[in-house]
Amino acid sequence: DILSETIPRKSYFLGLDFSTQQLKAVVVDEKLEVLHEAAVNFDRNLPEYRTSGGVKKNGSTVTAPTVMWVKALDLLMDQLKITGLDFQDISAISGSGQQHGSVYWRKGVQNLLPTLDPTKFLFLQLANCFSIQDSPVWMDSSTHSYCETMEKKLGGPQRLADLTGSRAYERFTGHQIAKIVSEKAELYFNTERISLVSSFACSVFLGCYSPIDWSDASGMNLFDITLKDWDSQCLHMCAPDLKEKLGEPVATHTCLGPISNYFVERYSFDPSCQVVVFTGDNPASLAGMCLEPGDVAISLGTSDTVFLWLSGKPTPSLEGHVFCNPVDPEAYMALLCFKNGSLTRERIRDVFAHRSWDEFDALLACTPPGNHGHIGMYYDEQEITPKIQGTFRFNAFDQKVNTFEEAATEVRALVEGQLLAKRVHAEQLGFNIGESCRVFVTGGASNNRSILQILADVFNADVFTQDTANSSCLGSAYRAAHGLALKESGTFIPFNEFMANRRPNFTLLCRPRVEAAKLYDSMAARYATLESSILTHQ
Ligand SMILES: O=C(CO)[C@@H](O)[C@H](O)CF
Repeated sequence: DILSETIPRKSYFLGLDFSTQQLKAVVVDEKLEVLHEAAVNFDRNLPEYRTSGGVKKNGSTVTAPTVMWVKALDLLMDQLKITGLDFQDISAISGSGQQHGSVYWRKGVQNLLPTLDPTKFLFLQLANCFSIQDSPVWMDSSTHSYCETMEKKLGGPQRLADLTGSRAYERFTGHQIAKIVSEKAELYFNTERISLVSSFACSVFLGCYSPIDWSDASGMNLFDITLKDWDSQCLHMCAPDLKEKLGEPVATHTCLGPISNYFVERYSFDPSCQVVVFTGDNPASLAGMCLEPGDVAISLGTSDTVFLWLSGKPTPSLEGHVFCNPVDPEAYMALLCFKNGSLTRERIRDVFAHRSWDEFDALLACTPPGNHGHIGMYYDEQEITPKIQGTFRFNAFDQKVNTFEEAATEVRALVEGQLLAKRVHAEQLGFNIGESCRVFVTGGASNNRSILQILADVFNADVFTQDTANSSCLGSAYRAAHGLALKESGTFIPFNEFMANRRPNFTLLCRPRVEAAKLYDSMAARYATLESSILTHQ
């Protein structure tokens, strides 16, 4: 009728995030602004699985019940229904999953996925579809021997890092699969398909096995990030016939096809609603923050995480991770985790600033950039980047000292040391601090202006903040919209162009002080030398 012809069809996008502690969803409208949100917390809403923080720990083995994630999806879809959302209005969906985790589909499920009964819950139909009931997740560290084997066979950790973007890490999927083959071989041979958490979730929406995307594949120690394909030597080292169980990897902006009939019948999705391949939570977060070439995103929390957009050829190192970029198939991204974050900042505040942030800030304000040449490294816990533990202090002549005379020197040495480490390791991964560098900061410490001023000085860049609470979910919704636009236009529209007038707002907080920039260039070089001297003398 005339009315339906005049009202433009709504075109919403659904983004999901299967993260460690919860399953989240966000629905955005044509302007990519949030309309609805929903979340299912695994511990609270699914107590029958008795998880803690969404996982089950047994020593160094950490897993999550695969079917719990399926049941969470049943609950989440009901929550979205209650918001009054008309699923008919959703034009495309995409999602993300905690990285490195893996799902093992048992033989025969291939024929069941496309024919799920829309009158029944997903979890009732998928409960016995997994050959391994408990999925290994990223907190697992039980595979050290498999890591050593792969590094040795490949010719050392740097060789593996150059090939797959990371040296061997216990949580990476290849080693988890190798452990299953060696400890539960019969279950491996009853496995028809192996998914990551992201491609598992995508398979449910697609109604058939989803491929693994290049970005999340970069977190497996199995994928050649230059050739964009599985590395047969790494595959062969972990398990027999692994390539056919993983399927062919696809670019992360790929639109895979229409949503499965199960969702059309049960929730009245439009049969033409497209599914854009899901990816890892950190790549999705990079998309949600709309990072661009030259940008750095730093989350200052219990541990500090640095996201980098890497243009050109990356130089993977023995620290951090290089992944294929989720929104630009030619580019890369990097992730650096610094375990000693806010707890160390709080310890120094307690000991040298009488537990007061105001006094902490005042001590920073009365010390100059460069701290008269004093450098400190404070690794209370065994640090990840790099693997060092302990406190190290140096005077202006690079001589080790046991203490600094002034409390103010100690406080500034902590803040400058933590921020110099981030700059040094970012540059080692191939990041260039240039004119266009912008730093986006989130997390608790991003409210502390005096720390942010030093961050701006160390990176010689403007520091911004933006709301990234839902960045993985939002990034998934943005990628759904972008993937659909690519499919409909038939050409590649760069994500940043696509997001130009739609991206979330960000606020300028600090600008670098010109006199500080040169000083930190030389200080970063000193820091790198001192840190590697500690590493070699360990
Ligand atoms: O292991 C990680 C990245 O390498 C974590 O950030 C997980 O992705 C969290 F789910």
